[in-house]
Amino acid sequence: MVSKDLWAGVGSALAFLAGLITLAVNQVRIKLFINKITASFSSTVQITIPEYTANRFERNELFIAIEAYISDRCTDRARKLKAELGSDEQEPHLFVDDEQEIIDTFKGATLCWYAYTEQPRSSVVVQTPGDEERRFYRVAFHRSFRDKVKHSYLPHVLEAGRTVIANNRQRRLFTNNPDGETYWSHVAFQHPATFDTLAMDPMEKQAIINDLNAFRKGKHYYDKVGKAWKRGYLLFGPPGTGKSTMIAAISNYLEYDIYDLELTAVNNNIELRKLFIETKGKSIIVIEDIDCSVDFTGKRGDKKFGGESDNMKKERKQDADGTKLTLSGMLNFIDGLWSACGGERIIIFTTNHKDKLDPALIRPGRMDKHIEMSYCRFEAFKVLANNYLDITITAHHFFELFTEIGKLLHEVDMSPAEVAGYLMRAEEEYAGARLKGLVEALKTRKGNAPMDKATAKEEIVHTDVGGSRSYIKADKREEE
Ligand SMILES: Nc1ncnc2c1ncn2[C@@H]1O[C@H](COP(=O)(O)OP(=O)(O)OP(=O)(O)O)[C@@H](O)[C@H]1O
Ligand SMILES: [Mg+2]
Repeated sequence: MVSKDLWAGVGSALAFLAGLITLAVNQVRIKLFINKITASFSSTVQITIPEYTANRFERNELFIAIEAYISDRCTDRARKLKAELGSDEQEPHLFVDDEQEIIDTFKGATLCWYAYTEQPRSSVVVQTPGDEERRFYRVAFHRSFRDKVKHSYLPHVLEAGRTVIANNRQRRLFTNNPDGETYWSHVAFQHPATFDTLAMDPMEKQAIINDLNAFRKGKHYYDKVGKAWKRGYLLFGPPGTGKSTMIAAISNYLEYDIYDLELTAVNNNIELRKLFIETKGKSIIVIEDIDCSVDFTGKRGDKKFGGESDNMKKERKQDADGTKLTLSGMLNFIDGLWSACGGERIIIFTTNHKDKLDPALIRPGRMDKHIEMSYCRFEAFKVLANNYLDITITAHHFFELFTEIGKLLHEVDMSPAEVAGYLMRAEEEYAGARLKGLVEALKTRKGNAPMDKATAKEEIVHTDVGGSRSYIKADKREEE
């Protein structure tokens, strides 16, 4: 009797347990069902952008661009901000802080952004990937904008963010380290030279600017013709004519970093290749005074006539050994397969003696444009006078001096650096005195020959501004 009651008790307990389990399962089902229903009725879509890519080693470029985009566009509207010293280390730079909601609008869509941080799961400091603090951006929007956000808004944020980064970026001047652990070290690049302050023939200058513009926008073109996106310039001319200044002006114009490659610190072709691989896109690789750096000047002999020269044989052996920096290693650097890595690069060689260089080094395709930086003529002088003395040719009281200088500069070779030296002479306080000092120096160089008045009366100085010729009568004021 007792055992019958016992069994009945166990039976009802089991039935009760089964009931509980069924209820729990049903509740989970109901919960899932409710979630499903809510999801299908919810009008909000969220996209989360983690700071690091899935492999946890690289920062997510989209995240970086969003950060720049939001701090550029939305900082004024945010109430929770954080500050850091900017790239110029002068001004504090403001960022939108975590958990601060930011509303953005785009073609009729309203988007709500916020950043948040996930703390590590364990409280112990661990270096294992995945267990450190993790940052995210999240954007929420109405589901009807799903396609617009994916196909237009996010690409727009990416592009705008990249532009902000490029504009805020402190450009850098890299130099290669002899036997250093790192290949390149860098400093902030802050050279004031621009195309406006560069003294040279205006037409030539405009041609260079046009060439740079075409290059910068040329990705599609380079892809289409199957060429690596790079361009080579050879700057040649006597000392002090502005070759290095031109490089600074190009860098400032394009906002590219500069890699100043010191070839004498490169031991062999392998090192050269490694240095090259370490450079980034949107940069200018410069080799100054290429004729002095390494012996690339020896003519290699013509393959067509008489086969390989001794030089070429020797070089081939050194190439095979990888023991030396050779011309062919250099050519490989400029237009070999490696040169295509990264893209958007300008390679600039400078030299005082173009004729001494091996033609192979500077043939079209390698050095696409040869730019001659020459002695200071009148056009260049006008830019220098404006730079250093703030005076233009329209300043009446300097008209005669300008005319005389224009005439002399046609006959005498003086580098812009030297002319600039006279225009900034500290011992002369006034612009007129400095200009007179320049006239004297030019006359001395001409051989102390005083200007023949009769010739001066007839002399006409030609200036070529933007293609329209203007003539200035040397003795205009005398005639009046
Ligand atoms: N064309 C120019 N326009 C403006 N300034 C110039 C120009 N050429 C020279 N200068 C002035 O002269 C200085 C020396 O010029 P720069 O170093 O550019 O000459 P360079 O051609 O590179 O000479 P080098 O062959 O000796 O390297 C510059 O700091 C600049 O102030
Ligand atoms: Mg120089």
